[in-house]
Amino acid sequence: MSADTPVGAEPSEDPDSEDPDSVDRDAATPGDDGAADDADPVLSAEGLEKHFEQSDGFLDRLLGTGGTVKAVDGVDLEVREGETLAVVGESGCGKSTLGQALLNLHRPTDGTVRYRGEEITGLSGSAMRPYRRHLQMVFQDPLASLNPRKTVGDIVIGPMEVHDEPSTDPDVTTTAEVRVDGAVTEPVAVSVDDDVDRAVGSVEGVAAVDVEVGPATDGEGIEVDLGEAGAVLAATVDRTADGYEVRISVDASTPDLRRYRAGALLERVGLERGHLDRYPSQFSGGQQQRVGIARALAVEPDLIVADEPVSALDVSVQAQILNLLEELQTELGLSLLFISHDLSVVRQVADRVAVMYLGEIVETAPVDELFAEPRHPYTKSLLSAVPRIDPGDRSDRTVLRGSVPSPIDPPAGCRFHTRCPEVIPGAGWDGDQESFRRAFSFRTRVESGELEPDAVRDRLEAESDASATDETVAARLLETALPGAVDAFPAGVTESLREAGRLVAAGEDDDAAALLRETCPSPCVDEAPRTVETVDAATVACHRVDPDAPGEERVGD
Ligand SMILES: Nc1ncnc2c1ncn2[C@@H]1O[C@H](COP(=O)(O)OP(=O)(O)OP(=O)(O)O)[C@@H](O)[C@H]1O
Repeated sequence: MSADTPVGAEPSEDPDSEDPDSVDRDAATPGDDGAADDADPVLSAEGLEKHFEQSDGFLDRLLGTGGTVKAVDGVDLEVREGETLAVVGESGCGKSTLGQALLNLHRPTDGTVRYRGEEITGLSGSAMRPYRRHLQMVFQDPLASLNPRKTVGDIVIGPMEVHDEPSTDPDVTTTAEVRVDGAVTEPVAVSVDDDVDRAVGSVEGVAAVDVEVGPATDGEGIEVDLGEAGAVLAATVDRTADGYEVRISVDASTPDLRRYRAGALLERVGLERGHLDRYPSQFSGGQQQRVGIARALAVEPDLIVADEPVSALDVSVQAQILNLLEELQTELGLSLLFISHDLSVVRQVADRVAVMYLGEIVETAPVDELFAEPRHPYTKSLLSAVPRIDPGDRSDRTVLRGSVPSPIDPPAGCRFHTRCPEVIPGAGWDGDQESFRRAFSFRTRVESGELEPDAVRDRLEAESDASATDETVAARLLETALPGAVDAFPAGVTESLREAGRLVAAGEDDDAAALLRETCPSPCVDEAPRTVETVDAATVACHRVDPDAPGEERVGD
């Protein structure tokens, strides 16, 4: 995490704190061991898990709040060079936890995370520091993520101090565009004075490489105008046999150099140098988010995890921030992991999309592919809820029933089976898919214990002023909890559904659930789907897409 620890939006664990469980490898420069490879993704995860242990005291047991929250549960993912990978899913499905576990802001419970091929899983403060400068985060709530007691200048300079930016590697050289009498020369080599241990790599960001060289005056060399950067930098230019050599040195203290650079960053994100001395509360939401972005950029990262960066902003401001992120990405070659629940935004910014449900990735695909042909039923449901230009165009809208189940006790098999419109009928079902889905939906309601026979009984008795029998309670339960008419099923199924209703009315929920499991079995409950590759290196975890999965029906059947 950057030096300017976000207030309010910070993760619940401090990864920089001493922790006996964390891996405290020697601090190293990324790539030092030669393990990194250009072909490696910038960031990747394999089998990544982040589980939170909830307290299991008396009160938790009473309230049913104890247990292990499987927020991220076996995620494989890679973010490639220069791409925007969006992670989408409903609230609570684990997107933020995934983003933070990838950056070791939450220490993963299991699995591996790699930065350019080098394993960084669970690295603690000092060992993580060389990597953290490459991996930055922009948070959802800009104000909460900025320390209200610090000026914007301090907020942006903080990460530079922690990571000793600008770099002090004296060997770095670069080129600058030099103008002589208004004419641009070939790019010339730029180096630093031997006695100044500031690298020009840093100067590149500061001096904006627009080094203006005035005309040569006899015996006095060439003058260099560094523009505003002249306050902290000095330059000399020598003619050499090959052209010019520009030497830039820092003639002010490092804090000034950092302050100059922070000002340049503010300008880059659309603010003003003069804003350096203001406090976060003096900015609008969009401006605060620009500060958050400048802070992330301060250490020249390779990858930024942007966690819902525009969802707290007005719609008109959202587009400006999205455009800024896009520009910066192109200009700086950044990779972005963009977390969002908003598919309209995702469509605008993403190259690829990973769809997350209850701690797992259920589908990944290039953005156009995903929108044109979603394969996972969950993705289809999410997409069908995206607002259309033509409000009448609602023919394929799928409304998902219920909310995301608890990550403490996720459903067995495919986690989406309790809400899936395409849940697969097990062997022996002789109705059609739609009737199976209706019966299965009744099964999941009974299994979850959400039916309330006592409340139904009370209501019936209040309505008729007479005592209700199990039979009438069962009939009302079926009427309200089973979509469609109970007698529209094959005869045997109708009888089982009625019997299950009677059992629930009599308080025998377990027997009812067992009967329904027998009546409407599904491979989606029995087995977790494999993740299979489809076209265009897309992946889907759904029995319907897996040619080797059990069950009766497949996509395309
Ligand atoms: N520190 C924590 N301790 C316990 N449970 C947590 C903690 N952080 C997150 N969770 C739980 O983990 C699950 C995933 O949460 P997370 O915030 O990652 O989801 P999300 O998809 O980002 O949701 P949202 O879009 O609402 O932020 C949720 O059930 C959440 O309550």
